[in-house]
Amino acid sequence: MCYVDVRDVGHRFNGTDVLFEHVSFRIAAGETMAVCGPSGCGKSTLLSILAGWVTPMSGSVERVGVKRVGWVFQNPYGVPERSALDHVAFPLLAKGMLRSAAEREALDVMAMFDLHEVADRPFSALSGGEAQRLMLARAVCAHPDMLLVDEPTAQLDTRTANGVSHVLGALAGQGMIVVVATHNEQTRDACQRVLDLERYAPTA
Ligand SMILES: Nc1ncnc2c1ncn2[C@@H]1O[C@H](COP(=O)(O)OP(=O)(O)OP(=O)(O)O)[C@@H](O)[C@H]1O
Repeated sequence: MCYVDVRDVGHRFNGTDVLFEHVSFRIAAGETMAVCGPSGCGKSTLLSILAGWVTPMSGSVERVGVKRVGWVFQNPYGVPERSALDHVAFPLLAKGMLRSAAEREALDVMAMFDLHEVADRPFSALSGGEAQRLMLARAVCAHPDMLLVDEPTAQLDTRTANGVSHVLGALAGQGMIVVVATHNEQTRDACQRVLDLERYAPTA
């Protein structure tokens, strides 16, 4: 069994006000959750706490069976002259997989995100939306137990955003924990659970 148990978590950074407090939930493998709320309310911070990169000021986070955490940042980054396929195959090559097998698996994952046609294109020639989906494909190729995604649909049109939301749901269906920080209503509606972080802001 793979789950994360968040109990009465609150956080503020040195020099900031308390962002949120008394956040409690449990999310298990197979579930998708959207973390919503206005800019600056602490969505990315909560994702960092789930990953274990930031220790919360109060409360506790228990990760059970979560060995690998995948993270997709808000802004895509890559090596400009390397191909899209190279970026996705990299985590598999780094694990020692043969190039032919790594590229086959990478192409399968790229197809899930509608990226197969840009596989040979250098990173610098991808559109913003393609680069964003490439980051998702690369994270998925590392087979994380928990996938944390910051604004996956910021640069996507409605149809593509719907496609990405659908794939995230399918990944959860394969046994991943998927948590998405988002402003996007459609992405939120595509998740099984919604955490509105604004409700956990301290009352003045
Ligand atoms: N390492 C840090 N040190 C100090 N303050 C930080 C740090 N990281 C984030 N903050 C501050 O904490 C607040 C919450 O930031 P966070 O990125 O979690 O918000 P967010 O809800 O994800 O915002 P957005 O929707 O704009 O991405 C912001 O005011 C930010 O400047």
